[in-house]
Amino acid sequence: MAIALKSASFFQLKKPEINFQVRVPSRKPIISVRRCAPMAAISTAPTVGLSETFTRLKKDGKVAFIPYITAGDPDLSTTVEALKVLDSCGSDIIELGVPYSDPLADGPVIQAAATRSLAKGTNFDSIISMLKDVVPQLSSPIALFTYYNPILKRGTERFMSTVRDAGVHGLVVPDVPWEETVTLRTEAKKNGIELVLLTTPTTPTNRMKAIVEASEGFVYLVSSVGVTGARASVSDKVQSLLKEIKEETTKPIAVGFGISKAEHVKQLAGWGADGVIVGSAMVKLLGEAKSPEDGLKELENFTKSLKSALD
Ligand SMILES: O=P(O)(O)OC[C@@H](O)[C@@H](O)c1c[nH]c2ccccc12
Repeated sequence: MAIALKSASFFQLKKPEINFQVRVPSRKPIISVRRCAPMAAISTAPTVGLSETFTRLKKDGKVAFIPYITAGDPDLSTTVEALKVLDSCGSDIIELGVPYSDPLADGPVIQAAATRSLAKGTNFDSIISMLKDVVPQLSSPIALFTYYNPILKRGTERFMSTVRDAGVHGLVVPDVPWEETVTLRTEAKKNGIELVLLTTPTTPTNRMKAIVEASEGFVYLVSSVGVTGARASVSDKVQSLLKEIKEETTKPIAVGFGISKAEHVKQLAGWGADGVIVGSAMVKLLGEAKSPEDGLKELENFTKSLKSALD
């Protein structure tokens, strides 16, 4: 069975590994790239959270565009610029991944991104300090994406208060065992963090109902079996899964895994998805470009093309 499905049905955890170096990555100045829209000065209106974002979009009959990138790939100063590009090019929520040494649910693209980022010395503390700088300049809320071990390593309470203080609104933890989501949810709620839970094509109906009931911000529907990675097409099964979940909840449902083309995005919007999540295709552009500037330019163009497919 695919890891992603195991993680969504909460497979056993490995022991936390101490694998973060302390080195602060060099902050090479990035030439600011031309962005989709003039960057507003530091936004005065407070950024709203995940569920409020979906409520606003729903009022306008819009579908949320949710990109994922790995923090620190190719380096943290490029991540700052990438967040600004994604934000100004119309992202509604941004998923930011904490690189981890054992990304069980990730395919080769995101695994390679995590390896590059960790090799550059990215760690949780440097990501948090980066977020404290950049979040006030963004209008889209950040959903931090992490495996469970970094949370265990820090202690749930300390982890949650740290991400709250960094201005993070949401949290996605794909491999948290179902039995431990209660503690995570309690601490998340205490800190005003929306804990997003995942359901998959093979999650048993009763478990899906419990996940949907407990998920905050939105429900993450994993579109297909297997690990993350761009696919040629989106499985038709997603249409019936969306229908089935919508019979259980009015919470927004965002679909991820494999989405990498404008037609995927259009198809999901047509099937009633409230949001689309695009990760590997974004990560590939950034991490495999000839230079950070080239990667940011490609990210901008790709984001604009997918976003326009939702308009
Ligand atoms: O990379 P894809 O196929 O576009 O899927 C989104 C995914 O990257 C992002 O949501 C994510 C990154 N790592 C994960 C691990 C499990 C579930 C989801 C994820």
